[in-house]
Amino acid sequence: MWRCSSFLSSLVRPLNRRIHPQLAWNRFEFAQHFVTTEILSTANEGVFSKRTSPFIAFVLGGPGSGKGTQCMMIADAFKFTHLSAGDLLRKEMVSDGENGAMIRNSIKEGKIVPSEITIRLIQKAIESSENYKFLIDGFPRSDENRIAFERIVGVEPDLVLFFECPEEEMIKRVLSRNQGRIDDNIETVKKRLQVFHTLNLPVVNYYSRKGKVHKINAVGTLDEIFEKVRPLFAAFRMGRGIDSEQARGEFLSQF
Ligand SMILES: Nc1ncnc2c1ncn2[C@@H]1O[C@H](COP(=O)(O)OP(=O)(O)OP(=O)(O)O)[C@@H](O)[C@H]1O
Ligand SMILES: O=c1ccn([C@@H]2O[C@H](COP(=O)(O)O)[C@@H](O)[C@H]2O)c(=O)[nH]1
Ligand SMILES: [Mg+2]
Repeated sequence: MWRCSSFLSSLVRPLNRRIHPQLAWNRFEFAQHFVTTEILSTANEGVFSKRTSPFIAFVLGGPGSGKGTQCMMIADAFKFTHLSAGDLLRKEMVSDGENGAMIRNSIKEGKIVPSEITIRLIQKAIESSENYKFLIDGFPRSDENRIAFERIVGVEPDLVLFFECPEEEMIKRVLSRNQGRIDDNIETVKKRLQVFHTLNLPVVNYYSRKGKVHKINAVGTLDEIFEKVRPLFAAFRMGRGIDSEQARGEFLSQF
């Protein structure tokens, strides 16, 4: 399991990964970079201040664009651990913790929960996982979220998926989701769409400039969309043994 000595108190420099000068996405040398991530100084130790770091894909898109649905399919096909920031917050909301009421109110209003709360939940989930490949669904929601994640956790995503979907389609899907979510109503959806445009999209633009974003047209059947997603992950798998016992063993042996 992953261990973290002092989480919020430790300010961590982003890991200085050796990134091949090709397009970040087409890094078939993923596994190599995966095992050559440099060690941070002990003084800056944080959860990922290990000799290696996990493979992280951020999965972004507007409300109802299909992030969660596709993440489940990717996780199943490629053995990723799916961490939905929204699901983690909803669990925390009903857990009787001190932030429950605030989280409920933020979700109801379509507002973004303070970064340190969401990051703590994501980090805890990563730490308690034996896996080393994570889909982080619905996070970061703002540049502030992104910067806090990079500072606290100390890693950047290896890849960012962005599900692009017309607004009318997103609204239709959310309103027919029928899972009892307190934000699946037209008032909240309108607010969430506003937040999506003003705060979420700048994150996508930031990672686009870094060549990490893979935009997927999210209109179509689940299988049609998954067929557009599949090659991205298959490429990593075909690379230098992302899924080999050796790569996994080398990774886990660091802990
Ligand atoms: N390609 C699709 N076509 C039609 N319906 C879809 C498609 N993908 C997902 N859905 C449905 O749309 C609804 C929203 O999907 P999902 O929960 O995956 O979206 P999301 O991006 O995770 O949304 P949120 O940000 O609100 O959590 C669900 O009821 C899901 O079954
Ligand atoms: O990083 C995050 C993720 C989510 N939220 C809040 O939760 C709701 C629902 O999120 P979904 O990803 O759509 O399940 C979102 O509108 C925010 O209020 C957050 O604050 N930070
Ligand atoms: Mg979702």
